Amino acid sequence: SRVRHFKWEVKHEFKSPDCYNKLVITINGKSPGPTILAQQNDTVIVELKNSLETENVAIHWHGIRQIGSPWSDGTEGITQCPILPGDTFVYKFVVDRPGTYMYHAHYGMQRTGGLYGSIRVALPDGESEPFSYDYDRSIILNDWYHKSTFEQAAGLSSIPFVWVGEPQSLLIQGKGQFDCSTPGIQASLCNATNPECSPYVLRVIPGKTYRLRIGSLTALAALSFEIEGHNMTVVEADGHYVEPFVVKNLFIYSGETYSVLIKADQDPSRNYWASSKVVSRNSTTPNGLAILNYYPNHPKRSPPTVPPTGPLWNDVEARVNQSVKIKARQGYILPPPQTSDRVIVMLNTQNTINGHVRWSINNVSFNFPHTPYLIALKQNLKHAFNQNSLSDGNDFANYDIYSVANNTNATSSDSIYRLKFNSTVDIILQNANTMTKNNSETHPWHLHGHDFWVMGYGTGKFNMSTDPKKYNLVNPIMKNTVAVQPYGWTALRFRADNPGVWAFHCHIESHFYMGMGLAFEEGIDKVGRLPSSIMGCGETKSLPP
Ligand SMILES: O=C1O[C@H]([C@@H](O)CO)C(O)=C1O
Repeated sequence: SRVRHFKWEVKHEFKSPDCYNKLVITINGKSPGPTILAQQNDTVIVELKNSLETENVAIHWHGIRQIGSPWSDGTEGITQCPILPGDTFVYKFVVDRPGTYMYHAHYGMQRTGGLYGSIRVALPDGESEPFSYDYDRSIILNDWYHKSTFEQAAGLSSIPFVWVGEPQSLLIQGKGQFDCSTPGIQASLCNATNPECSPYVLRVIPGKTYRLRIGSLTALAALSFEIEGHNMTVVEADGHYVEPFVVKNLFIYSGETYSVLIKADQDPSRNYWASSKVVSRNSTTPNGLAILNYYPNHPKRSPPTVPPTGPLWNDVEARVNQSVKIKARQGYILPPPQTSDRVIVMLNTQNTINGHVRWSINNVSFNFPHTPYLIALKQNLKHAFNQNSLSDGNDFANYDIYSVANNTNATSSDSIYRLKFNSTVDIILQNANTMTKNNSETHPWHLHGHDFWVMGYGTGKFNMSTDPKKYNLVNPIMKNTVAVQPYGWTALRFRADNPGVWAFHCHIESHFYMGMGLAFEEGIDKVGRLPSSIMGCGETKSLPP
């Protein structure tokens, strides 16, 4: 194994990813930032200089478990103090498993500003994947807003509440095409011929097979991705091999990654559209477009066809069908523990708390602490956060998930869950109606520091006595992000075997900002000496040097 050393500078720059000029957060001048290429068991070192002038930053390595390095998880408020403007912070971690991962900002709503990129971990030399392909490519799907992250965040925490709304465009590997002739758009800020917003081109050689690694880091949208005339064989999800299955369009939620195999076996005399479309919300955002370019056709030549329109936005069944097809690949199955030690039901609701619109779990909306939990717990700073434990949600059975509830007893708190080290924990994500009548939304939940087994999905209210009997105990896929569908439930299981403090949250940027998340502590006594570089905020300022 090797050490992969990166030097990054994070900055604000004016860019036009979708033809509309706005401030973008770049790494070494780029958004998406540089791809991290490494091999299993390599050590990645990222020396990050914050040149944002007046703004803090932190970067999360999404899907990397950070075994033995919980202080490198990059979650501001949970594992570290933010990196101040002008400071350089060193992230150091081992990429212990091959697969497709991502990185992105984890401070405020900064991810939405463009600070993100791909991590690709290859097998060690001499080992091979259980499928074959000629070329390997990575793309990240995103949605894009023209308002600054500050305006969005301020609106979400204002009275009256100002919702971020639907994104202005969809990006494929950092490129989208907003319609500059939209009424009210200042001509000097939008240029349809700017090369920064020409569609992303995926060039293929006829007859070859491509492994396309697709990640989603949308702020809001769940997506369907497809390539005109080409089926995709799904072979990997969140770094785990999948029993291969074929799709025409891939549903992908924010925080997920997939590898698909695509064979360039269509008429080679033309190009084809690739497109992303918002599903799960009745969105006004136009589809994102990219070009699958058959060499040697000109990469900018528009395909002669109308781009695919994509599936219906509200076909929940089609999405669940894909989710349940995802099983661990034979020969690579790590079976889950057959029983669990603790079941936590997490009822997801939307509430108002002191006039603010918030999201809550079991009636508690997450408030970020001023002292990161990892430091507070390790250094025994008992006053740094509310020491009461969060609830295991056993009383959810009395809650009507189909009605607009006022949830008058909802509160905000920075309490956490403390898990017994090495115990097996089941989480039941239970969805419910929002504050809008007949509305329940899709939420992609992401767990830091672990992969979990996806035990099952269901519609309606989870039944404690009958539903666990339907769990897949044989070959459930392991993932780090999973969706809970409208009015549905999703059950997952994990081993609390990674010493540290780990965030678990909805990956919709505004939802996490509005309190839809929490933290787990496990094995804090086994965490090694904390680097002083993660300190400097809240009560850590009073620690002896
Ligand atoms: O958090 C959200 O708020 C709005 C809406 O529920 C209230 O305006 C919406 O669609 C969300 O996902």
